[in-house]
Amino acid sequence: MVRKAERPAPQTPVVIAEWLGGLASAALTAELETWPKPGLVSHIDTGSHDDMDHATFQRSAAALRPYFGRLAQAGGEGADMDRLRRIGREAEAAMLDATGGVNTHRGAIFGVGLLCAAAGAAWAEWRPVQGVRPRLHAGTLTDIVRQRWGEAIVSGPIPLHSHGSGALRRFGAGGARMEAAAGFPHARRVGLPALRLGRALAGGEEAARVQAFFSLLAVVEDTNLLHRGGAAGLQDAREAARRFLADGGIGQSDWVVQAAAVHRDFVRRRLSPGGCADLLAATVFLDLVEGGP
Ligand SMILES: CC(C)(COP(=O)(O)OP(=O)(O)OC[C@H]1O[C@@H](n2cnc3c(N)ncnc32)[C@H](O)[C@@H]1O)[C@@H](O)C(=O)NCCC(=O)NCCS
Ligand SMILES: Nc1ncnc2c1ncn2[C@@H]1O[C@H](COP(=O)(O)OP(=O)(O)OP(=O)(O)O)[C@@H](O)[C@H]1O
Repeated sequence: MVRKAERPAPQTPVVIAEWLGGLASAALTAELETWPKPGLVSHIDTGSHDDMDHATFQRSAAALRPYFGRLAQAGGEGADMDRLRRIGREAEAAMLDATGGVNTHRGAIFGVGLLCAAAGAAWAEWRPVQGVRPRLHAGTLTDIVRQRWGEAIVSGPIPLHSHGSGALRRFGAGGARMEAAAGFPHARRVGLPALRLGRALAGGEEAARVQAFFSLLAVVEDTNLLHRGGAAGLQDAREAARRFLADGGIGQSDWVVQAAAVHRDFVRRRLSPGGCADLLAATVFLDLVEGGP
């Protein structure tokens, strides 16, 4: 078997962009195929949602792949935030086309899309040494997003009527924009270490993603939770995640039972931490880019 790190270097910007687009789409699929993820859609059930299921998300992830590739290529060409936004909006239109008008991946297009652009930018600056591609590091990508596009993200247009802008007005929550502008601190410093701890604790990839998901849920100010459950919904969700982690997370012999109980409670209350889902996808993308399994 050929290990990822030993694969021959993809050389042209188009091949690199296609490779990164594939990783981004795979990260969305890995996020989807993680259960229990409280309140969210997965291959097992539709959580707190009536208008989308596993197939809707699969169609969306497949349709987005070329747009992630285009974002990577644009990043490699030194694109500014206006150019990335235009591609991001085209991607949103393709998502709505693929899902019959359902918003499956709006936040993920934004977060994972910016990380793709950063990966393209990092790659464009590095030259292969003796035909071997250099490794991309998570911290390099998150720093590029913050340094190159952070200011434009903060000062850029804010939709008047989105759930996120409502959460900003009512609760002062920065949501997806602040997470990106700050260089994805939660994906990098919470999600990624938790994913790797999860691998050490249980070994299985899906279980490791559950550990990463609950670790994100315990700390992220998720504007989807604020939108559906208000401040109490956000606080209760964080507390449930903290209890699961304090009890040992996926290190517990009955962790699936415990995590499924939290999932059922979220579904009963119609809570849905979509921002944490997006940050799990961003975490998986960073891990894949670094050459994880
Ligand atoms: C910034 C975006 C996400 C819109 O944000 P807004 O909060 O106003 O809208 P909305 O509520 O519809 O979506 C927010 C989504 O972010 C995710 N989210 C919520 N909280 C968080 C958080 N703390 N951290 C990360 N993501 C979060 C959720 O999935 C949520 O659905 C984005 O859709 C946008 O502006 N797109 C325009 C195109 C663009 O700029 N693209 C950039 C290049 S890809
Ligand atoms: N696996 C997932 N399951 C459910 N939502 C996800 C998942 N992954 C990401 N999300 C995010 O959650 C968002 C959906 O959240 P939410 O249901 O609050 O928004 P909505 O459907 O636009 O509005 P409403 O709350 O009125 O139904 C999606 O846009 C997506 O970004």
